[in-house]
Amino acid sequence: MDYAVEIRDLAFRHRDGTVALRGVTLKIKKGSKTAILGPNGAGKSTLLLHLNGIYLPQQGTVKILGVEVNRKNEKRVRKMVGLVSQDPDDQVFSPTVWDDVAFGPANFGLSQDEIKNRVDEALKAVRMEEFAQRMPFHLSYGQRKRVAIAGVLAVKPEILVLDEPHAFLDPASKADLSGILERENREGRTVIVATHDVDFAYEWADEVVVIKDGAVQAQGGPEVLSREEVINRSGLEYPTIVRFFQKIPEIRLEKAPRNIDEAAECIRRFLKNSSPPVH
Ligand SMILES: Nc1ncnc2c1ncn2[C@@H]1O[C@H](COP(=O)(O)OP(=O)(O)OP(=O)(O)O)[C@@H](O)[C@H]1O
Repeated sequence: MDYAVEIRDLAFRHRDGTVALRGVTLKIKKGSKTAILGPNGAGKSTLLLHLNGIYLPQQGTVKILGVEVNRKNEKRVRKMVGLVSQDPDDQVFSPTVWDDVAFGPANFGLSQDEIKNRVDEALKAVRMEEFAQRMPFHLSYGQRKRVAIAGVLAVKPEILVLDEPHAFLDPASKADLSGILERENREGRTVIVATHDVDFAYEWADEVVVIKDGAVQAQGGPEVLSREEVINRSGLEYPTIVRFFQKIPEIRLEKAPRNIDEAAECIRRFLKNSSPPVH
């Protein structure tokens, strides 16, 4: 099995003494769609900042596609892992949107033509092409968030890591983002998303990691989010579809539906089997 990320016994204390991670051991499969969930302050952002070497391990190890994250490998790791921070203002700082998205590709020494292609493509993906010459400072928060996502897409990293990408996006932009993540994954990229959106995680992810108090509470397929002990222990809530079917136990599910189309199909089958025969 090839792993995009291998973390062993990772512990991290912030400068003010706050312990954010305590002995995290975790493997994320190459090519997977992984959702990381957990309550506020669980350690999700601190963990993600270790994946591209913004934080270096104080204890334990982090490996990206077999390469250990340390000072010596920093540049290599940054090229492999594109991180979209929770706050776009950590990332968006150039005089124009276009320059901002071009920053990553230019930094990796691509030709002017290639940079232009990548920037145009990435701005189109997040529907910000009309804003190319605007100052990021004058954009709305959600628009800056889309620019930050474009900046990482333009680098075409092997692993995409997004911290709370849905926050502050309008419904259309959320749908666009789901499409982008799907496409990036289809093109072979590992996609890792930290989110509070259990419905998104349940429907989208093929791997779910639940963390709380700086430690991994559970990892597995999305069905992890329908397990009572995981939900109770981690302070999460069940996905809406799970809650819905919990209320109608008479519908016996062979396979848990992951989205509304599958849910509708379960109900249709149930109605068909339970309706009286027509004479
Ligand atoms: N720069 C920092 N300095 C000090 N403490 C920090 C810093 N960043 C985070 N922390 C603390 O580390 C712990 C983990 O925070 P982190 O931001 O990683 O959690 P999170 O799971 O991403 O939370 P949220 O869902 O609220 O974004 C929290 O107790 C937080 O207060």
